[in-house]
Amino acid sequence: MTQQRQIYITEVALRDGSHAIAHQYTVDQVLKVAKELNEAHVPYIEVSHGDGLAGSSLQYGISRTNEFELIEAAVSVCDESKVAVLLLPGIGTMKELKQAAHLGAKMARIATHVTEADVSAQHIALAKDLGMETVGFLMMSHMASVEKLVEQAKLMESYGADTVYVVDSAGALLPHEVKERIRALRQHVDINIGFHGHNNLSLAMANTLVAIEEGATRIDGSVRCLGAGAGNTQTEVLIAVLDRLGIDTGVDLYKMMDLAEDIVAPILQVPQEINRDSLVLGYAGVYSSFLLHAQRAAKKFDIDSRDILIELGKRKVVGGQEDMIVDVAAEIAKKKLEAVVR
Ligand SMILES: CC[C@H](O)CC(=O)C(=O)O
Ligand SMILES: [Mn+2]
Repeated sequence: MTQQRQIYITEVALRDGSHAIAHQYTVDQVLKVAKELNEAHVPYIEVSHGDGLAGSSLQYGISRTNEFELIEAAVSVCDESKVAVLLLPGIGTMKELKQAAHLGAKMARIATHVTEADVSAQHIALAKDLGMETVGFLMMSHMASVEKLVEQAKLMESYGADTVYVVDSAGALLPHEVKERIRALRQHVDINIGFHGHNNLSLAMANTLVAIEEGATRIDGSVRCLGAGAGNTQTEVLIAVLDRLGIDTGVDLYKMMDLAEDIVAPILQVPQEINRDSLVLGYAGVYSSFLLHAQRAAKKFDIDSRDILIELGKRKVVGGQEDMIVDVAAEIAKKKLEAVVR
């Protein structure tokens, strides 16, 4: 049984981190990481394609390993931690959610764009029917007003979600914006509130602490920052900081440090850091999962990836519109060529 804690951490490296490694997780890597997370008493471990169940596709990136094998592997080494899955309605379907539950996933996180909570009703209801703990995950939360966010969170609550998350997908939110969002949710919904940050502006930790101060009790982190863009709030650092603040997460700090250094660091081809591209994600308010797609397109068209990201931000392109990345790159390359010919 999971012990009572003040803050419940969901470790997302095995899902959000999938973006950073182009969805190349192996069963062996997942077994090793999940086993250590379980031994460190992390309450929830999310495992899926980066774009959620059934994300493996040309549009989002083909997984090296079938995600159900990865989920099964994680479940097989967890006698304490619960395995969570992410599902974006329209990418994942009822069928995949049932299969994940059948394999032992105990939490379903149903993710929608921040203004589209209404598409989550059926999936939240199914997850509840399957006996799963259910989270409504409002992505790109910086793109909606506080009032809109509250309205959408209330919808998820009405569908039966146990928790609703403010998701800073672009790592674009500033601390005062996190504060007003979490505060408003606390005033208007009666379910748990969570926060999922990205570190593109180096604010993931500050934003997470503000969220906790305002009453969020469900927090996401990625060990060694293994998440999309510059990664998420770094789990092992968060555990240490919360411990210093006297806030109980129930997670073993030394085990998390060892996992980060001995097992997760070698998975990374390059260390996770804030570089010019991830910085632009936060600056321009672009989906962190667009990073590798934009870098590939920049290479293909021989242009600056920052120009692509800035343009995507201006156009307010959101998840599911990954094909726009190549369109935008082609347009920029065409303009560049025209300028040379003129
Ligand atoms: C594409 C799904 C996305 O990676 C979910 C998430 O973690 C986020 O929006 O930050
Ligand atoms: Mn994320």
